[in-house]
Amino acid sequence: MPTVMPDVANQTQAQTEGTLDWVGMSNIEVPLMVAAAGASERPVAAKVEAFVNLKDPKTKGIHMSRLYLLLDELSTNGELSHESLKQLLNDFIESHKDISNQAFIKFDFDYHLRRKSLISKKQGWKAYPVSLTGRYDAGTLNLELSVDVPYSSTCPCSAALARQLIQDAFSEKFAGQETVDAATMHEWLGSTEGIVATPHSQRSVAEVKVKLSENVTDFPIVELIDAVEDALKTPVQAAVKREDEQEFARLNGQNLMFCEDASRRLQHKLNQMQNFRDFWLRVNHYESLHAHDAVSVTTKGVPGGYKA
Ligand SMILES: Nc1nc2c(ncn2[C@@H]2O[C@H](COP(=O)(O)OP(=O)(O)OP(=O)(O)O)[C@@H](O)[C@H]2O)c(=O)[nH]1
Repeated sequence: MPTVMPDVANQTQAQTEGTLDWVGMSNIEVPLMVAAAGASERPVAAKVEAFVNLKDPKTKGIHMSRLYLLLDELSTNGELSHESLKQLLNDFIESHKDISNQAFIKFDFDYHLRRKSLISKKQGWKAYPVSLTGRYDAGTLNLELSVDVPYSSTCPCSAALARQLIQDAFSEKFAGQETVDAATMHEWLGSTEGIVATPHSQRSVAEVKVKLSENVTDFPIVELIDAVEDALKTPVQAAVKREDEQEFARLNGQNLMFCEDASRRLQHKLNQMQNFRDFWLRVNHYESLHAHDAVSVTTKGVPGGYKA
């Protein structure tokens, strides 16, 4: 005879009664296929958080294995898509009839994209940290996508100060001359004596979170990353030959940015995009002038939506 095992979650009652907003598991390690708009399916190694609420104050606990096994089924026999994420949330609630009516899931993973060089058209991989979050709350489905995009920012103040030093060096070098010979000038401009100062730039990261509009049926991961990089103009590069590096220097020089400038560029871009009904963004400039960072945070400003 098989031994009957005690089932604490079902057979015992809560010592202290109370409803709970979320109960479940965090840091579940799962390989997954991800299906996103405009990209072929690709494998990712995800860390997952899976929750349901506990609406019955007397029930001892939720059934964690049921959430885990539903997620495992998606990992082994399915793919993570807009449709399957919605289904998973439904199944979480179905598997907890009578004790739960809300569900939450969050997938964190690196999403790899092939990126072209600026001029040479070489290609290389870039890994973007992505989070996909789904939540069924009082019958309403909320889907959220967030991505971190690294880029370079060159300080406009430093650029202006460097230009002034270059002008001063010019005045000193050619003092008292009415005209300067073009060839002499060309040579001087190509020397460190001429370009006597350079502005500082820094590795920067834009963290962008969006709420997906109801009409979206595929995850717009690539669209969001492209929009951020297009607005900032100086994304970190993958494969780089000298011609690419020179173009990167030109782009930095033509897109000087304080963190406020970067935030406003993104704000402007995201406000124009129909697929996102709300956004929150945080721009981090990991300063090379300071040991601290320059940061700017903003939202779309939807009533009841994201708060800074
Ligand atoms: N609810 C709950 N379960 C926990 C926790 N920590 C570990 N577990 C374990 O998660 C395991 C799975 O629970 P259930 O899903 O109820 O497992 P089960 O009774 O075999 O599955 P069902 O027959 O589907 O109910 C149990 O062995 C629990 O002890 C916790 O903090 N809360």
